[in-house]
Amino acid sequence: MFLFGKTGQGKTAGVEFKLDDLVAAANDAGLNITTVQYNCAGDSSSYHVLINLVERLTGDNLNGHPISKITDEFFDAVTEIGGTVIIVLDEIDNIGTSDEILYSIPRAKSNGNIPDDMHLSIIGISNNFKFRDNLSPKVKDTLFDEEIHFAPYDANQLRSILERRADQAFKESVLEDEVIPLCAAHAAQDKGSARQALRYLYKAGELAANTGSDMVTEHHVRTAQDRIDRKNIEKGIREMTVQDQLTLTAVVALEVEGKTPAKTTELYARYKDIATEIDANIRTQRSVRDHLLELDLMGVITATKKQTGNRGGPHYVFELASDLGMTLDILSEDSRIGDAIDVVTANRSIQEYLD
Ligand SMILES: Nc1ncnc2c1ncn2[C@@H]1O[C@H](COP(=O)(O)OP(=O)(O)OP(=O)(O)O)[C@@H](O)[C@H]1O
Repeated sequence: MFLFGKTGQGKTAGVEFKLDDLVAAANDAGLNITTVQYNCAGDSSSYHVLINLVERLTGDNLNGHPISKITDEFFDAVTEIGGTVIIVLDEIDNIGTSDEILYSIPRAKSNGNIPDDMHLSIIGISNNFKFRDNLSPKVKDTLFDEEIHFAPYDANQLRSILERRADQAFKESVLEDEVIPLCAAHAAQDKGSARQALRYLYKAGELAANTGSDMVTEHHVRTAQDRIDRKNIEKGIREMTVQDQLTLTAVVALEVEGKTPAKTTELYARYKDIATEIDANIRTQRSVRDHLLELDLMGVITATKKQTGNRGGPHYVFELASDLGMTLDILSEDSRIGDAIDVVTANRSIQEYLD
């Protein structure tokens, strides 16, 4: 099974919750079931994942051995456990195109690597949609029996998540009535991420505590949101390639002029103007479209799929997801992009957009 969805949408939490249920039901039914949850964040290939899984299961570190030996050891360890074994590989996209593990595990029984009377299955979790597209055809064939997409949480769902968490985290009656709805609404408008909503609430509580306030107020939430949003955008933009930044600048330009949501062709035209203006390399429209989809994944812009009439099939329209003033301000910190921003804003002060 494969779970896809943007960050903070409960993929990991959902799998843990459902596996606990499954294990309890299996125990009631007298079935032997074992789950192994592993996060691939630090692994860049199937090889590394397998080494770490073997170490987790047997205590032996086989680093340096050939992959065939490590794979054998892995299947031996799984066979030792017996029954039904479910391996959860979180953030599996880190292995990139080194995806053999996603083929060898589901095929273990038909390839005779594990006994017939046991079951071995895999749950992959990823927030990178491109990863799926780039998997080798034999992996796609083997793995995608079941694919679940996690949609962003809406404000009501986030509110309910926050209320349950706040009951545990805060003393009674220290939250003003508006605090949770505000955190939920703001996170829903942005990425629909539970992690983000929880961060707002946590930060608001921290600000209240640090300033000696008895209550967490709307003001604390707004300050928390501003600080967290700014930090997120700053981090995102700093980590972007110049081409990503230029693509974002094109979105910002059309946003300033009130011309968003905009199609790829419209954004590409503007991108070319901006790249020419600051003497940067000009990429193809297809590459810019990839950058746009990447920016959507980062949550800085929003891509919406539209169905067009008889010609051309579906296409995307894009608009800025992050705060316009804040984005302009941060983009301007880079001197080269800053020059482009001056053109975009026709040299008007960014302060105007910040208000
Ligand atoms: N339905 C929910 N109820 C309670 N808490 C939730 C729920 N969904 C998510 N959370 C909380 O939100 C945070 C993020 O959730 P989780 O790690 O499961 O997201 P994810 O989709 O796996 O994200 P990522 O792709 O970034 O790993 C966690 O603290 C989790 O406990």
